[in-house]
Amino acid sequence: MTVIGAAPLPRHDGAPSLELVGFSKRFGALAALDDVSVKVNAGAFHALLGENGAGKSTLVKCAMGYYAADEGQILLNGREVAITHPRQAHELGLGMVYQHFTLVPNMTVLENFVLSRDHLPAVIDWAGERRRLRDYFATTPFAVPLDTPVADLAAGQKQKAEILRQLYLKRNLLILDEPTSVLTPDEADEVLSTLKALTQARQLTIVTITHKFREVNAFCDTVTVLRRGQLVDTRPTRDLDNDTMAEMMVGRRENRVVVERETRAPGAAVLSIEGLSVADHVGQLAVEELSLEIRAGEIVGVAGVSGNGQRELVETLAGQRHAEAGRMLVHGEPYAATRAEMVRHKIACLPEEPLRNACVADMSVAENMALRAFDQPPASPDGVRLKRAPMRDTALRLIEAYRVKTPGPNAPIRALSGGNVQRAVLARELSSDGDLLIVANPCFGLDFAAAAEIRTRIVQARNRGAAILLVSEDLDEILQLSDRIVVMFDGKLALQADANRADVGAIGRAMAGH
Ligand SMILES: Nc1ncnc2c1ncn2[C@@H]1O[C@H](COP(=O)(O)OP(=O)(O)OP(=O)(O)O)[C@@H](O)[C@H]1O
Repeated sequence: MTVIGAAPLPRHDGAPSLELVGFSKRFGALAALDDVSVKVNAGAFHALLGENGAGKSTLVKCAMGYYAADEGQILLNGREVAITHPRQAHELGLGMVYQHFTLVPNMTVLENFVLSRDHLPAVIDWAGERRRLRDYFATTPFAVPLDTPVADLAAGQKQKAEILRQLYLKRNLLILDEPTSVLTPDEADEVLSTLKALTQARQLTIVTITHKFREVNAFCDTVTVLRRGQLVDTRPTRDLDNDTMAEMMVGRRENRVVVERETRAPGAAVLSIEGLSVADHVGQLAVEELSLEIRAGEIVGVAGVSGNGQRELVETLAGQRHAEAGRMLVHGEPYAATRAEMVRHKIACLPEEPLRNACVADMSVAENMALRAFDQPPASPDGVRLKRAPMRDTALRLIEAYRVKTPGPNAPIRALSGGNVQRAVLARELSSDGDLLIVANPCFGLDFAAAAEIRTRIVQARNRGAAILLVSEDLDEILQLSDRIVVMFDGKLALQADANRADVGAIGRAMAGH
């Protein structure tokens, strides 16, 4: 029997340098990486930028041993190392933090930390582990409650716990994949400034994948830009301004799409929500007696920190969850969010995490793009037989129009990068000329050019008279697009305002529950 009571706590050996030399990786015909070399200095806070599908995730997954590169050499502190499995990367001190949380929600922080070690003893001395972790947290820049189930932590605390776990596991080179996408700007700044201090103290080296220029300017000292699988350049941040970074990412093409909202009075109510109450996955009320009306030709933005009932609201409108009380009406008729009703009323929906909630991951891009209309012409002239050729033609048209980067219409949709899955689903949903559009975080994980494009399409849909419910954690997006703004806090509407007269301070306070 092994008891690890006396095991020493992890210790940091200082920030290493990392050099990736000549990395190439193909997926079938697609060169996801083509001879990419990047040098990350010891103690750097190094940003990796690029449009969706540029190869950022592929590069770091090769470095971490999740993917086998076709070619490429890794130097750690100037010495060549072999990393063919994540466990080898971990043993060398490399760790990864993702945009989506990886801690097990129904286990406590303590259980998550201890059980995530690569090597575990047969019997665990939990009391000793708790004591040592508590002492360890006394030395770390932030702490999280040890005995709380991760599911009960706020998003900012969860991300802190993810980072602390990496430090606890003795990782001294962290790769962050869009680490702040689920955090409020204040939470993001808190986490990033702490990490910055650790890099400056030479305890950590950080590579961060991000789409946020603000964070690059505030925290990163070096920037590497990838474009279509190739290295554009690595430069000090102080030598770059936003326009230069943008141009390095997308090349010299016109990339700013101007959003023009036509002045128009909203029409009749398309969606009416009356006294809606919805329970969450553990049966607690996540939406409480919520009433809201959305009229033709208006965008109603639902602002709020995630976890205040937005997800449950969207799931109910999309037919993925039942309401406990209240009712929904579309064009004045009771609406139960069945697929038939969605087709009849021309309702389009982009839920959160589209790969999970709006796609069949193993089906092809073309099949996924046809999911709404596979039993209607032209995909099925008689509603029974499926015709492949029209489905493929539609997919090719949408792939081109929405610039979805995919090896082809027949590739399984799960093989696409996150941003490209988002584009594929948006292409399907926005191309249907719907009367009602329900979108949740439509630009989550998209680069700025793609985000501008999608926002323009949402405004175009509004201009032609669609009613749009826009749920977003990005307050700038809400302010830019909405005609009316509501704030959701704790399942209720905490504030309703006309966008022209919106007081951003009041919105911020309502989001924080004040
Ligand atoms: N497992 C895979 N199988 C096939 N193609 C893949 C796979 N993983 C990535 N690709 C393709 O490789 C290219 C690069 O993808 P990658 O995920 O590295 O991009 P990214 O820069 O991280 O994009 P995003 O910002 O959207 O996350 C994309 O065109 C993607 O479709």
